[in-house]
Amino acid sequence: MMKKFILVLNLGSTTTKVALFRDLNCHIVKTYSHDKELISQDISAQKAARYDTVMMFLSEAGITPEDISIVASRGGLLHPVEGGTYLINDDMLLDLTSGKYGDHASNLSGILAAEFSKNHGIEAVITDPVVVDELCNEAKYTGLKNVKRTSIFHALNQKAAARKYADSVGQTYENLNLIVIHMGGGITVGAHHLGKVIDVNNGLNGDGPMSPTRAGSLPADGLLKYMAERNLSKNEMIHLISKAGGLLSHLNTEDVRDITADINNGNRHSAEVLEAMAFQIGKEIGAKAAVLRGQVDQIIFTGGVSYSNYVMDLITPYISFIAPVTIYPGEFEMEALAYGAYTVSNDRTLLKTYKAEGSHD
Ligand SMILES: Nc1ncnc2c1ncn2[C@@H]1O[C@H](COP(=O)(O)OP(=O)(O)O)[C@@H](O)[C@H]1O
Ligand SMILES: CCCC(=O)OP(=O)(O)O
Repeated sequence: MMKKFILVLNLGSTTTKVALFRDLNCHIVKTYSHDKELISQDISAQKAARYDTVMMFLSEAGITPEDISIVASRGGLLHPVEGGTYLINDDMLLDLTSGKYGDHASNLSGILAAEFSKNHGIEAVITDPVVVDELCNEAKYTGLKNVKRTSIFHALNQKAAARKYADSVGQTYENLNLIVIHMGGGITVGAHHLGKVIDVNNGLNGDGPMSPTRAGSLPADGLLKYMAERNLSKNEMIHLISKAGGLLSHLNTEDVRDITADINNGNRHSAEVLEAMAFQIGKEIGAKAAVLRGQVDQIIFTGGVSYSNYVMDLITPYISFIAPVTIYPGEFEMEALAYGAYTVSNDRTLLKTYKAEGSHD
């Protein structure tokens, strides 16, 4: 039994989730939802406010850094890696901070963990970052020779939800074909074939359904015209697609709870936008069923938006013919992160080392 706590940091695009675990038992967990002024800024501009949130959590819990043995953090945009638990080292911190592979709140998770680690001399790790890549070869192709599809998705929670389902039916994850949909600030739909995510929409770069904050797939000509007419830079376009798109673009809020309240008050436009999002999610699930050649054991929904019966009722008619549906609202990321840190604390051989692209042993 570890005497000290595992501090778990999980920064999503709209929330900061912080927890303290003793071994695998959750002692306390809190979710802080941030306002849209904060979350629409670049991650470097969010760093101080989100670090203060973590320190406030610890102070309210009556915990000092001396009570913590390891920091377990959600991993961010790095080069593609296999699943597992990685030490946050200088190579990783540099790639997260430079934004070389993109800018997302999960980068800030690792950056804050590294900051805490440096300030207090405590080891920090990440588990199953958003860049876990198990795509089959065909899924990497686009119709332009030098443009490749990449795997950026809610790897941690999709796999945790898939394993939870497998356990619940007395099966192993590696024996099942599943479609897992994480509906958070971003929405990703993964085709899990015998324990590997062989196809998934990239949750950040304009691929798949629109989501609370993402534009999703866009017609290339419309996109280029929009950019040219407004004289927008590449970075402004990336911001629009990955942080200010989807529900936020249409309805000026990313909060599905507020949107459904508006709908209940008779707002037809809000209803139409949610109906369109559900249509796109259904279509993406159909595409993943084709990737799995129709052999789908279960469709599993997870993430914050799957708390919404309103949204689930809109999606279900598009997909119920494919396979039975299980809904695990919210996420299991905190448990999965604590598990990763706990495992490497007890068996150092399982701790993986991240190396920057082009670096050698
Ligand atoms: N109880 C709820 N009912 C409906 N929507 C919810 C609920 N809780 C969270 N959401 C929505 O889920 C989204 C955030 O999902 P979450 O998985 O918590 O976020 P993140 O991607 O930041 O980790 C937001 O659009 C939020 O409005
Ligand atoms: C970058 C893929 C994961 C993702 O979209 O996370 P959020 O839903 O937290 O933004």
